[in-house]
Amino acid sequence: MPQLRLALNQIDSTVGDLTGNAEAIVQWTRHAAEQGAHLVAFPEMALTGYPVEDLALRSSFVEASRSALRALAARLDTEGFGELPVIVGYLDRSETDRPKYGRPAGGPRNAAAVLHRGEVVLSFAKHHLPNYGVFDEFRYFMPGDTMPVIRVHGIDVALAICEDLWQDGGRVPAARSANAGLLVSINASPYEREKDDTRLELVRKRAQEAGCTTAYLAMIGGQDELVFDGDSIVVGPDGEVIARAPQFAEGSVVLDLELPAATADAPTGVVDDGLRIDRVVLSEEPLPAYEAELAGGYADRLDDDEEVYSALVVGLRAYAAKNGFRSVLIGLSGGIDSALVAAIACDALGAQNVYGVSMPSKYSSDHSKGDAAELARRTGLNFRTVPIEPMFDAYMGSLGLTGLAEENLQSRLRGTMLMAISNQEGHIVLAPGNKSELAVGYSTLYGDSVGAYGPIKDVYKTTVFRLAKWRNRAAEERGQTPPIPEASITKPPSAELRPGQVDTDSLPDYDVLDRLLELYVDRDQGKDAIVAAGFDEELVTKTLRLVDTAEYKRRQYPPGTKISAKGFGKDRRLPITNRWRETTG
Ligand SMILES: Nc1ncnc2c1ncn2[C@@H]1O[C@H](COP(=O)(O)OP(=O)(O)OC[C@H]2O[C@@H]([n+]3cccc(C(=O)O)c3)[C@H](O)[C@@H]2O)[C@@H](O)[C@H]1O
Ligand SMILES: Nc1ncnc2c1ncn2[C@@H]1O[C@H](COP(=O)(O)OP(=O)(O)OP(=O)(O)O)[C@@H](O)[C@H]1O
Ligand SMILES: NC(=O)CC[C@H](N)C(=O)O
Repeated sequence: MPQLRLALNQIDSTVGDLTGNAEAIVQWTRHAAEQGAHLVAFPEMALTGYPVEDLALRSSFVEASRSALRALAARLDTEGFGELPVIVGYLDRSETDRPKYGRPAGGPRNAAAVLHRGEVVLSFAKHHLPNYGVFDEFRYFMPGDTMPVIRVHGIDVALAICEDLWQDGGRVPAARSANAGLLVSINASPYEREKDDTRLELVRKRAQEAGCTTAYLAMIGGQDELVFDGDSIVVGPDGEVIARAPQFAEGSVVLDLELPAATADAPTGVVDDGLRIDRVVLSEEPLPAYEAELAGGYADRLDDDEEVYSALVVGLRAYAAKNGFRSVLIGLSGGIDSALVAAIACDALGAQNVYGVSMPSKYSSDHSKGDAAELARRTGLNFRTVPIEPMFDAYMGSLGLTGLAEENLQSRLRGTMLMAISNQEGHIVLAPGNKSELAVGYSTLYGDSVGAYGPIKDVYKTTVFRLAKWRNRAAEERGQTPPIPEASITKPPSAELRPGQVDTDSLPDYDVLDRLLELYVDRDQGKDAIVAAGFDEELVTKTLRLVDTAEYKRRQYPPGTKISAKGFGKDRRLPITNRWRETTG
C-alpha cells in the first residue's frame, strides 16, 4: 500500500493576530518539512484564531483573512515549501449568496484551504455548523456544500471541519462514498471535563463509518473563557487508535500511514447530504516505498484532577499573555479559594509575577492572616499587608452603616484597593469566586467580585477542595513544598465579615449544595425532579430562589475558564428580568 507521512500541528492561535498566526504556520510547516512530511495540517481557523465571534460580521476582517491566506500560500512557496500541501483553517466568505438582514452579499464562512505551489488550490466551508452551548455558528456562517478531496501521491484525502464529525450524515458518509483513503478533520474543540473520552469514541465511530483512517487534529491554548486541550487522535478504519497526542501541549504529531491508493474511476458528482465532490489532484505518483520511521504513539491521559487543574492553568496563562499582561494581583484571605487561585496563578505565570495582598479588618482572625502569609512563604509570591480598618472607620463615621451594608463595605474596600494597586502597578486582578458562590450569589457586587478574570468561576467548591489537595499531593510527589497551607484546606469556609461568621450560617454544606446545583444549573432540572432525587423540599425552594435572583450578579462577574458542559456565560443564558420561579410556577 502507498505511504504518506502526515504532520498534524496541534498549535495555538491568537484571535485577530493574522500576522502572528501566519508566522507560526510557516514555522511549523518548516518543522514538518524537516521531518519529511508529505501532507501538513493546521487546526480550524488557525489563521484567524477561534472563535472570532462578531469579527466574522466585519467585512474588513473577512477580507484581511482572505488576503492573509493568499500571502501565506505565496510565502510558503518562497520559503521552499511550495511542494508540500498545507491544510489551514481561516475565515472566508461565499461569493454567491444574496444580501441578508441588511448584510452585504457574501456571507462569512468557517473555511479551510489547501495551499500548494504558492496558490490556494482548494477552499471549502464547514458543512455542519454547531449552534448550542458556547457555539453560535448559525449567527455567522454559511454552510459548505462540497465534499473536498485532495489527491496526494496517489491517495485521496477527504477533508472536514470539526462539527462535520460531531453530527450524523454529511462529510463522514460522503468520505466513504468518495472512496477516500484518509479523512482529515481540523478542529477547535473547547475543553470540558471528560470530553476527551467522548472525542475518542466519536473519532473511532466516524473512522469506521468513513471506512478509512481518520485523523482528528485538535487546537491547543486558550481564548477568553475557552481552553483548547489538544488531544489529537488518529484512528484506523477498524476503529483502532494509531496515535494520540498529549493534552495541553503544543506540538506536532508526525506519522507514517499506509493508505489505499485512489482508483482511476474514483467517484465524482453529488454524494451524501447533497455534497458535491470537489477533487483536486496535487500529485498522482505514489511515493517510492520507504521504511516507516514514525509510527504514531500514545500519550498518557491525565487523571481528572490533574486535567482540570491543567485547564485552569492554561486558561489563565492564555488570558494574561494574549491580553498583554505579565502579572496578577489577588486578595489573600487565608481561605481556600484565594489560595487555590494563587497556586494556579503561580503555575501559570511564575510566583515572581503573582502579587498577593492581605487586607485584614477587625473581624479577620489571626489564623487567617497567618495562613495568607504562609501561602506566600510556600509559593514565593510577592506579599504585602494593608489593613482596611482606617478606611472602614472613615466610611462608618460618614455613613453609619449597619448589617449587610456594613459587611459588604469591607468587601468593597478590598475591591477598591485591589483595583487601585492594579492601576498603579499594572497587574490584573483575579476574582476568586467559585461556581457554588456564583450560583447562589454569595459574593459582594463590586467587592470580592471585582477583577479581570475568574480562574475558578466554573469550579464547584467541593472540586476546589479536591484540586487543592491534588496540587499539594503532586508537589509532595515531586519533592516540592506543597503550595497551599493545610489550615486553608481544613478550616470551615468563612467570609469573616462579622464575628464568628461561617458559610454554613447562610448555605447548606457544600457537598449537599453542589449536588443540588449540579441538577439545577448543569442539567436544567426543575424543582419536582430535584426533590424526587432526594433533596429536602425547603432546601430546594430556598436554593433555587437564590440561584434565580442572582442572575444580575453573574452577568457582572468577570470571565473565567470553562471546564464544565454548562459554565456561566455562553453555556447558560437566562434573562435577568424574570418572574418565572421554579418554586411557585
Ligand atoms: N435584579 C437586580 N438587578 C440589578 N441589581 C440588583 C438587583 N437586585 C439587587 N441589586 C443590587 O445588588 C445589591 C445587592 O448585592 P450586593 O451588594 O452584592 O449584596 P448582597 O447580595 O445583598 O450581599 C452579599 C452576600 O454575599 C456574601 N458574601 C460577601 C462577600 C464574600 C463572600 C464569600 O464568602 O465569598 C460572601 C455576604 O455574606 C452576603 O450574604 C443591591 O443593593 C442592589 O443594588
Ligand atoms: N482579609 C482579607 N485580605 C485580603 N483579601 C481578602 C480578605 N478577606 C477576603 N478577601 C478577598 O475576598 C475574597 C472572598 O473571601 P471571603 O473570605 O469573603 O470568602 P471565600 O469565598 O471563602 O474565599 P476564600 O476561601 O479565599 O477565603 C477572598 O478570596 C479574597 O480574595
Ligand atoms: N468548532 C466546532 O465545530 C466544535 C464543535 C464540537 N461539537 C466540539 O465541541 O468539539
